[in-house]
Amino acid sequence: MPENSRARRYWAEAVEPRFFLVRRLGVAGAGVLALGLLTNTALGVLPVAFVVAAARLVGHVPEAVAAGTGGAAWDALVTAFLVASGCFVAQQVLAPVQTALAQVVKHRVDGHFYAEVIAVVSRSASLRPVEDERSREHLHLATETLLRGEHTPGDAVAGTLALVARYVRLVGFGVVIGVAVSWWSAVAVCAGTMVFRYGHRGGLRMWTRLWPEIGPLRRESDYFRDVGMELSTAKELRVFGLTGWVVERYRSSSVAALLPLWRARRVYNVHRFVWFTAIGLVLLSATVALMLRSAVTDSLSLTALLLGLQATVGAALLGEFYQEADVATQFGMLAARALADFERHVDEQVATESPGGADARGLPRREIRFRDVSFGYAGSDRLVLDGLDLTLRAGECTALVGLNGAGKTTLVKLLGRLYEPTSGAVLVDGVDVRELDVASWRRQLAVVFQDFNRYELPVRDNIAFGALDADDADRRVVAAARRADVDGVVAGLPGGYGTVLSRQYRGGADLSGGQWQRVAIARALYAVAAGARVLLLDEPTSALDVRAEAAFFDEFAERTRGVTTLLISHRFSSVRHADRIVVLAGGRVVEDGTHEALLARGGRYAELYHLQAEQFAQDAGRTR
Ligand SMILES: Nc1ncnc2c1ncn2[C@@H]1O[C@H](COP(=O)(O)OP(=O)(O)OP(=O)(O)O)[C@@H](O)[C@H]1O
Repeated sequence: MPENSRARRYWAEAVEPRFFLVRRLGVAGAGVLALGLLTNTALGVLPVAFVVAAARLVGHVPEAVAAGTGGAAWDALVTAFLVASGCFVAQQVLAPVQTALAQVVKHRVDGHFYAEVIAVVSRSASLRPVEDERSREHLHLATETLLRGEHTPGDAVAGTLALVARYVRLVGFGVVIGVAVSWWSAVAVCAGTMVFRYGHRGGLRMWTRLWPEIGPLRRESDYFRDVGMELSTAKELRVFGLTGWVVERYRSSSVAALLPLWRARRVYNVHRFVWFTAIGLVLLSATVALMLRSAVTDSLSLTALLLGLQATVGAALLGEFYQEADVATQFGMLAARALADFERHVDEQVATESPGGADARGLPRREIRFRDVSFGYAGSDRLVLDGLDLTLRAGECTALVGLNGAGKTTLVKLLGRLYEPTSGAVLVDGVDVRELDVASWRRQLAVVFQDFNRYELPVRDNIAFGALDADDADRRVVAAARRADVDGVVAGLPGGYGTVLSRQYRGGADLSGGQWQRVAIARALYAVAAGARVLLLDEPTSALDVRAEAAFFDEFAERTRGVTTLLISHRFSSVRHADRIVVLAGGRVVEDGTHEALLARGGRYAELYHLQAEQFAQDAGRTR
């Protein structure tokens, strides 16, 4: 990388990302790439050959007319005509081939780029590297053209290929001028063209410097666009009458994002264009003037002058903006840089993650212990957990209660190694969880998150995702569905376990919130049946009706026998099924014991329990 800061910036903006695109050419496949290079080279050579043939055609006219048909001059005229026509027709034929190949390149490269992004997003064990604001910025920049489907990295790679046609043509015109007129003229014309080109292309590069700067505004406008269009938000927008407001917010945030671009366009495009065009024009005009003078002084033939002038015009036109390449390559480079920045940012943090490596199979045998664990989220000074000490005994069910925001879900995330404690440690049978192989440890976990995933896939997959590599999956899926009491629901679906859980697909079906929650429970129970030893349930029955919840907890002990279970719930009727209850407040355990012991103690648990019980009693009294 160059030392000088301007050069360094140019390198980072225009050279490095171009290498990135060139390296991705291989993704298109050797056959497509070879065909693309051939087509684009031909599309570069043909217009030059056409100019040469056309000039020869004109040059032969006086001689052929004088000699009449059948002579050598006439034959030369006919040959030149045929060559010119052939070049013209070949260009017409090859142009659609170029477009079709560009489409293939685009799809292959975009698919590859998506896979690269997903690979980087999933690279870190912890969520921290991918959820901070810088990551979100980079990720948005790397993927927004892909999501829009235009000027994508794939378009950029296809555009890079298309540049071959343009530059081969420029070199071709240069050679024609060099041979027909002089090599100095050739250099001057090519230089003039490149000055034009630098004026156009460089303006675009500078203009897109603003892109990262206006990133937050564009993210905001994208957000309002999605909120306005998504089915999942449609209900509330209608009921609360928010549609107009969302449209207005979309409009104002889009305009706010565009304003700096419009202003910059004047500076970068108009001013640069005027200056560089002026310089280019001076160079080209001087060269043309010299050609004309040579023709007048008889040192240049008519054919040579014609060739020189046509090639000069052809070259000058190559100083323009390339529709098929420039915008796409610019945005492709922007995406490439963003991906590289994102990758660097993630890797910096991955380097600080403990690599682990110990096999977690069969753990925990004794206990999971949170030893003096403190934790705060990035970007916040507040410690969510503050010196927490808690031991979950293996094979027991521990319930965790606490007010909203007490840190219960955070504790589950630390257990899953989705974050690492700021200080202290999570120990599994005395081994720091960071020393365990993360995949191996996660295979010991089965979880129902509060915001569990709803995969728009068949019921079977939605359940079997609990343990991807488990054998006898079909039988286990049915057994898990039965244990989660969702088998009846599945039986009523048009395609049974093969039904896609989304009405956006043919034959698909939507489930209610509670039915979905039972699918998520089935997924976790499937994982347990496949060997997971720790069951983490974060509000697993919040959407179930009273009867379904009661049924779930009636068999809870049987369902979780031998499994180390952590149950988070605000419902004390559920919590009392646990072997032990822990109350979390202020980032620590403030009470710990059985339901009866905690009630007898008369502390915070008892207070919350009685409050809820009173509420139920009052409600029951009112409805009696
Ligand atoms: N990804 C995150 N980034 C920053 N702060 C977060 C994040 N997730 C949670 N928090 C904050 O951490 C605190 C604890 O959140 P947590 O979800 O663990 O609470 P909880 O006890 O599970 O609450 P609830 O009972 O409402 O589910 C909250 O103040 C929340 O705003």
